Amino acid sequence: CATAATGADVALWMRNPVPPGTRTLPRLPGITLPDNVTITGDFPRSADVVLLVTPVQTARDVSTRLQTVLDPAVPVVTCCKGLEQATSLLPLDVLAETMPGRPTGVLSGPNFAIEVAKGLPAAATLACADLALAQKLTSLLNTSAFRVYASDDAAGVQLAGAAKNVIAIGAGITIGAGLGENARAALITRAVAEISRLAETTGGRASTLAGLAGMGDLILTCTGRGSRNYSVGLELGEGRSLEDILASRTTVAEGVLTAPAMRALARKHHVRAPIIETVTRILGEGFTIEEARHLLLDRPPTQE
Ligand SMILES: NC(=O)C1=CN([C@@H]2O[C@H](COP(=O)(O)OP(=O)(O)OC[C@H]3O[C@@H](n4cnc5c(N)ncnc54)[C@H](O)[C@@H]3O)[C@@H](O)[C@H]2O)C=CC1
Ligand SMILES: O=C(CO)COP(=O)(O)O
Repeated sequence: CATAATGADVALWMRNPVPPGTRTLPRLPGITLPDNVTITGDFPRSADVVLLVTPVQTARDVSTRLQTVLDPAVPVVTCCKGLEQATSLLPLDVLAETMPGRPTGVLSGPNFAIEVAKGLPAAATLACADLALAQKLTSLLNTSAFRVYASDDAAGVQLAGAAKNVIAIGAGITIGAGLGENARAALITRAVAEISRLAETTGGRASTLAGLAGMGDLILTCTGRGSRNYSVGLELGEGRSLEDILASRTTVAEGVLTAPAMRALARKHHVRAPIIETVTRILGEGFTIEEARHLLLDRPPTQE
């Protein structure tokens, strides 16, 4: 909807067929698609830009199939916020394998889809390794309701977008378990330090964590009840099992599969990542909240 607000014709590819004349989508209640949006089951052959908005674990499959039909000069911008589970790769590193040589970028920021679709004010960062390309794509997507900033730190923006989902689960656990808002604020702030270390070690910049894709999205996702990752954490903190929580949902909470992939990335680069480590253990290794509390708080004091 934000792209349609630029006035451009938008083809919305969907993998499942919808009845002819469909103008609403279950995931965007109350929104009627603008007239310049066409729903299609066919991948585009050409476009000014293609936005890839699927769960990150499907990015390899979808981009591989898209590559076979899409003009090689068309830029592809990923909106995925996560790491590929099997490889710990960032989305653009997946695309480098599936769409070699193609211009690519990432769009990320504090953007609940429903608010963007309503035309409420929002901002995001569009990053490409090539700043000139980021600036060109920014001008294609910018509107008076959706302000897009250009960046050349594609690695930092992707890492921030992926990590905030893991941290949001931790923030939800903190509140769900009754550990308090001081604890959540401390967790978010120390997460910035943790993600900054990881960004610097993996080709990004720590300063990106102060921006929309970093602090901006952490604030939204770690406090907004509209976040799927935060709400998974809330329910975990309240004592529900992960299996039960996921069984009752149809939407993706990227942090669940990204947490172990991000821990693997941190370990590979010898980066201290106690919060990501703790969330991963709670999600997949039967770690209790009490054990998590000790792991995080009983470490020797360090310098900020
Ligand atoms: N919803 C939001 O507010 C925002 C989501 N994102 C990111 O965008 C990505 C997609 O998220 P959502 O659209 O919210 O997720 P979603 O849970 O609403 O589902 C995304 C869509 O992908 C489709 N899908 C699932 N498996 C697929 C496959 N194998 N092949 C093709 N399509 C498949 C689903 O049918 C669904 O239509 C995630 O990485 C998310 O973190 C980023 C910003 C905001
Ligand atoms: O990325 C988002 C907001 O910027 C959406 O967050 P959730 O995936 O946790 O709902």
